Amino acid sequence: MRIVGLTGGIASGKSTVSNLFKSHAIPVVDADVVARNVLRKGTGGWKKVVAAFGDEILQANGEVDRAKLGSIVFSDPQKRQLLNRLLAPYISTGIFLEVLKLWMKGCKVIVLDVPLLFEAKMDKWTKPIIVVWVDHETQLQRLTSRDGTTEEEATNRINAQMPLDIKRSKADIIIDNSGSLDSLNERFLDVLVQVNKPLTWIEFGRSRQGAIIAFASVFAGVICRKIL
Ligand SMILES: CC(C)(COP(=O)(O)OP(=O)(O)OC[C@H]1O[C@@H](n2cnc3c(N)ncnc32)[C@H](O)[C@@H]1O)[C@@H](O)C(=O)NCCC(=O)NCCS
Ligand SMILES: Nc1ncnc2c1ncn2[C@@H]1O[C@H](COP(=O)(O)OP(=O)(O)OP(=O)(O)O)[C@@H](O)[C@H]1O
Repeated sequence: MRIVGLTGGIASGKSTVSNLFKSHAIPVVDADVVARNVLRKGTGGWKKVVAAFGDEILQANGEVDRAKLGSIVFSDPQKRQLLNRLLAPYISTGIFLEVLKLWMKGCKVIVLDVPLLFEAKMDKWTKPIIVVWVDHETQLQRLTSRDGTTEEEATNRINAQMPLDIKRSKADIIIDNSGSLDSLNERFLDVLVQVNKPLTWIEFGRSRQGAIIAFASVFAGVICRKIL
């Protein structure tokens, strides 16, 4: 199985690229969705976070007020690190289970869309690593217009992540998304060719089909030794 890492900065266009992969029948595990699920009311992650941050981060229905928690953690690095530490084990388990489901389905190529791929050191599990890059001005403008936030809030969020230029230097494949959606679509088609290259032997060995063949070979070997 080939596990492609997809990362970038906030609002650099990861979800837009993820949607392109999905539209070409490549399954995507979205870490933001996993992170949302592990913070649902009553889950282990929710209990830990409420114990650490108090009832004041809750809405009347008991769900976490994400905007409120966001405004706390994106303006205070220590509180953000605390939140990351509390949720990291739940998020990585959630991602692992999603990957396992796709492995059991026999998927050969999957994409992990993880905003904090490098920060959380999950890059060692993925190859190739795609970084969606944009210039700072475009990132700020897209973030403020998408989320309706002030420039200060948007800058806090951008600064909460590893600088995008450093992520870019760690990439196997760079998608520069500073231009139009048409140029993104065009660049994506090149990337799709690279992602869909035939699997290496190692990647094939990690796929469900590879595991079945390995198991069948060992089994046949044992039977042959018994017969001969
Ligand atoms: C603080 C929370 C409640 C704010 O929720 P909100 O709905 O406003 O934002 P959302 O979850 O949609 O995230 C939007 C983007 O913010 C960035 N982001 C989220 N969490 C973090 C973080 N801890 N550090 C840096 N950037 C982050 C990512 O680029 C993400 O794509 C939420 O982001 C959260 O629970 N974060 C901690 C979990 C986490 O690390 N998520 C990232 C998945 S790897
Ligand atoms: N090439 C483009 N031209 C114009 N707008 C774009 C382009 N690419 C993405 N956008 C817009 O920019 C915003 C951010 O894109 P997107 O949500 O895909 O980013 P993201 O990296 O997934 O963000 P997050 O880190 O918050 O999950 C969205 O409103 C999206 O529609």
